Amino acid sequence: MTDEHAAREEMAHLCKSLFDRGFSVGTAGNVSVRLHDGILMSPTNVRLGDLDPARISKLDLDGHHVGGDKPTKETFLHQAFYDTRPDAGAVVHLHSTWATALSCLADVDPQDCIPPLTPYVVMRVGTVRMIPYTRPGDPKTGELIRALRGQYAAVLLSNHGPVVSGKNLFSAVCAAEELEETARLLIALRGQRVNLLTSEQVGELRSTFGTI
Ligand SMILES: O=C(O)[C@@H](O)C(=O)COP(=O)(O)O
Ligand SMILES: [Zn+2]
Repeated sequence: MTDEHAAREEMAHLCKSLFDRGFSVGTAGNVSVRLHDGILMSPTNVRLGDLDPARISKLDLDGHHVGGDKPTKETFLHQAFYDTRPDAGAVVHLHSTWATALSCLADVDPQDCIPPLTPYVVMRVGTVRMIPYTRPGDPKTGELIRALRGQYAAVLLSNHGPVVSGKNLFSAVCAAEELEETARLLIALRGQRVNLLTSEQVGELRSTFGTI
């Protein structure tokens, strides 16, 4: 488990990096990190570029707010990932442009909304499920993620944006960036005949690099 002081510093640093590179604008998005005695979450209505390490919200193991500013309204969504994916050490939710565009398209396969276009998205993100639309902050979002029983490291919230988990914050951030770039490729390639990786090629990647 991550040391809390270091986790707060890293969270502020990586969230600023996401913000500075346009992966989050305004106060969109929220990020969390699992500790041995609870979860750190970005406060609600704060720009990811402006996180103060000392004011990052802390929830205890029962989900009670025990420190820092009022947490994101999406606490349920983050907790659902931690409860169903024991190896998850961090969760990143963004409104990054291309993944959010994909979440608004009518003809995306909800069972596999980021098909295997390149090896890296298979290795870093895995299969991505689309979650039906819910109001931001609705506890129902957590129930929908729990219903997936931890099978997916990443989901797209319909008409809203991506949520990506990782074994630590750095890998969750990298996976969120990879998902965004793949969504961009998918939209750039719409209307073109595309060669996806075959199931044999995906299987080779999974057996060589492991599943997400
Ligand atoms: O879309 C929303 O409203 C939230 O999912 C979000 O991205 C920002 O909400 P807070 O984390 O409560 O600021
Ligand atoms: Zn959101």
